[in-house]
Amino acid sequence: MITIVDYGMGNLGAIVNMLEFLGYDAVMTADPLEISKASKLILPGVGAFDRAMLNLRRLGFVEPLEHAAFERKVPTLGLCLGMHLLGRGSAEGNGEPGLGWVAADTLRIDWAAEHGLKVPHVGWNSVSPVAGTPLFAESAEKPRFYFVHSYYMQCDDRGPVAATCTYGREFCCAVSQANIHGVQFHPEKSHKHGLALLKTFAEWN
Ligand SMILES: NC(=O)CC[C@H](N)C(=O)O
Repeated sequence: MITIVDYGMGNLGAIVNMLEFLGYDAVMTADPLEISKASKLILPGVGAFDRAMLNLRRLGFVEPLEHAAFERKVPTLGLCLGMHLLGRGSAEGNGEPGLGWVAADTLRIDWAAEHGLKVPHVGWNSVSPVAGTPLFAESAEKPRFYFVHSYYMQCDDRGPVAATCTYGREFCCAVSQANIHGVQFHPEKSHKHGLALLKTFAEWN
């Protein structure tokens, strides 16, 4: 069973539909006990960083998430804003701390204009997985995913970086750190490559 954390922000229905299309059981929950007992967790996210973190804290989800992720070492996948929440904090917010699980800060895309590009980065783009990262199934072609974001996760070092994307310049678009993973793009909007990534995650033991 894959447990999708419902803190009021994210494409939860689309994620459940995609997982069920793949033949996996998925449940949305706003129950802290269900979160702490989960066997796999997805932290979705659409919207603003501070609101998301304030919701997680107000709902009492932080401790159950940490119990599942660090005591029970449950495979955990943050999606877009959900990945940002894994870091220390975000320039998008007013200083609300993130979960602090990954040594990274979320910064605004500030280089687009010099490349004649707009922010947010919206649309399909190819992704370059780091060799050996478990998130992406081996594939001859570069996987392509759908992005909608104005901020990106800047890791302190390349250790957690699991994939990069180029939008005027290269940026981190996925992180992997033990059982903790995050992707900047939206698998639930990314058709066959999104299906492949969620299948890889769902198959993890
Ligand atoms: N799709 C989103 O919610 C984007 C996450 C974050 N607000 C960003 O702009 O990067």
